[in-house]
Amino acid sequence: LQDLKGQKHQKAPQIPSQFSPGERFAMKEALKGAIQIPTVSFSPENLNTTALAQFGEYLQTVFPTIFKTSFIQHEVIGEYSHLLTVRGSDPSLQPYMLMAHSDVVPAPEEGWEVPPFSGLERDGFIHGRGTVDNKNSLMAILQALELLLNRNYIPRRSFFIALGHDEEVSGYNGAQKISALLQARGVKLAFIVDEGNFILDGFIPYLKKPFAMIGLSEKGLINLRLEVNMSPGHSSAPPKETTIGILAAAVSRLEQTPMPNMFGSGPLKMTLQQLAHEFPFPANIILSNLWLFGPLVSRYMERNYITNALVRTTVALTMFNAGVKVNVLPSVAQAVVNFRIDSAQTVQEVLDLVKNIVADDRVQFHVLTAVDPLPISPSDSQALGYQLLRQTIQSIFPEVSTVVPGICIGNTDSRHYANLTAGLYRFNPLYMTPQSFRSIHGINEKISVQAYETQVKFLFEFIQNADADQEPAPHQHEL
Ligand SMILES: CC/C=C\C/C=C\C/C=C\C/C=C\C/C=C\C/C=C\CCC(=O)O
Ligand SMILES: N[C@@H](Cc1ccccc1)C(=O)O
Ligand SMILES: [Zn+2]
Ligand SMILES: [Zn+2]
Repeated sequence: LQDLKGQKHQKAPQIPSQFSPGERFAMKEALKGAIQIPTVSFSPENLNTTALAQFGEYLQTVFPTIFKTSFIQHEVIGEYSHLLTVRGSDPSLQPYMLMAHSDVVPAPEEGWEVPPFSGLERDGFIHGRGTVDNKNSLMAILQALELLLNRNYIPRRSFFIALGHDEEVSGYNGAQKISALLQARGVKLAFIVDEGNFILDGFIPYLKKPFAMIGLSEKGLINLRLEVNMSPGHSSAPPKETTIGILAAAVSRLEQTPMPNMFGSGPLKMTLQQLAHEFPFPANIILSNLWLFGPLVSRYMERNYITNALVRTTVALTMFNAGVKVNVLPSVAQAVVNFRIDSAQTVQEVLDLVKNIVADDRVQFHVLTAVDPLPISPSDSQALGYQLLRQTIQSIFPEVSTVVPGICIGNTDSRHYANLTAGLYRFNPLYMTPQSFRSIHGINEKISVQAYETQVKFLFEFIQNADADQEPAPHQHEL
């Protein structure tokens, strides 16, 4: 607390987030270069390690100031992940962490307007895998810091930058190792900001204005392998049912039987209540009185596949394998089902439901991955991370009328850091439309040059806001 006494500190960013034409050119070129390195994660065992190594080198060439600044420590963790420790001038302030990941999902060229690893600029957009998930964040964090350092900015509050390299396939070698290292060092964080939610535009028909949604939690996850075994044999005299038929029927039952609608619990209620006043009559009244209209709203949300994902555990059949030859009865059929668990359920509850739906002893289950839903981070007036995000959103995106808490339907590396802080926030300062949403892990992923510059601006201000005196004063913590 002492640091706040007798000293005059800034309340708002001191260095304006304005960049010269040369800086703006360099920042977009740096992003293009990052996209051109195909840092693809195929599976936990199969990453493009050559590209990941090259990516590490690349960062040091495009952000030279960061890597030669005396108060910034750089460590490589798990061979390809990076941890930067930026030592602030005021050790009494609890540090925070900014996160992003360098790996991307595969991108076969079919369907792309522009080759996915070209990083080409067309019509004001930079195209390619990773432009939204998540090299934009990674590059923007470092770019903002580089620009601040070039203006001789010295942070007051220490912070970490954690850049994972295997987020798309678990984060066990990147984020989890960084987390363990920081825990061993006794680090506790005020909050973390990672990828996840966005400024949402056009997702809700009645809402004309975009709103920012900060993810306070994320859904849980199960990757479940289903397997059926039988003796192989000649296809000319088949039994009544084969491994393929039994398994296909089982996964079809899973697909056809929705998990229970859990509307009414968790952050979704907060989202709707805080968004209610943005809606025209009568939706505003309906959303302000969920005690009465909850069932109506919950049924409405089921109708669209994105809002459906906010009200229940989802079931996605993602892999199916069987058969070796046209005339051989397959002895093994395997499928993988990917569940994203609603905040109000647990792994065990979902597995019990699954067994009841499949209801066939010939189907064996093998849990490949299981993660319970994450706790809900605070969003009250004392929640430093949430308030800093809100403040910076309002400054950089004045046209965004509302900032609301919400849930992240995907999983992020931030889940590995729950041991270091209760404040995990998932937010990308970027506009997202239903169409651009489909480009994530899909085709034609792209970011406008202007949106990327804005993301750099956002981080440039955010880092300074984290150093400003807070109003109202947040809780002070022991380091
Ligand atoms: C009324 C309810 C409020 C809003 C409804 C509209 C849509 C909001 C829901 C989801 C869209 C936003 C987030 C994108 C989801 C997934 C990406 C998250 C993590 C990515 C992790 C990764 O793959 O690397
Ligand atoms: N982030 C990716 C990959 C992932 C899945 C599950 C756990 C961790 C990471 C997703 O949500 O699809
Ligand atoms: Zn992803
Ligand atoms: Zn991601």
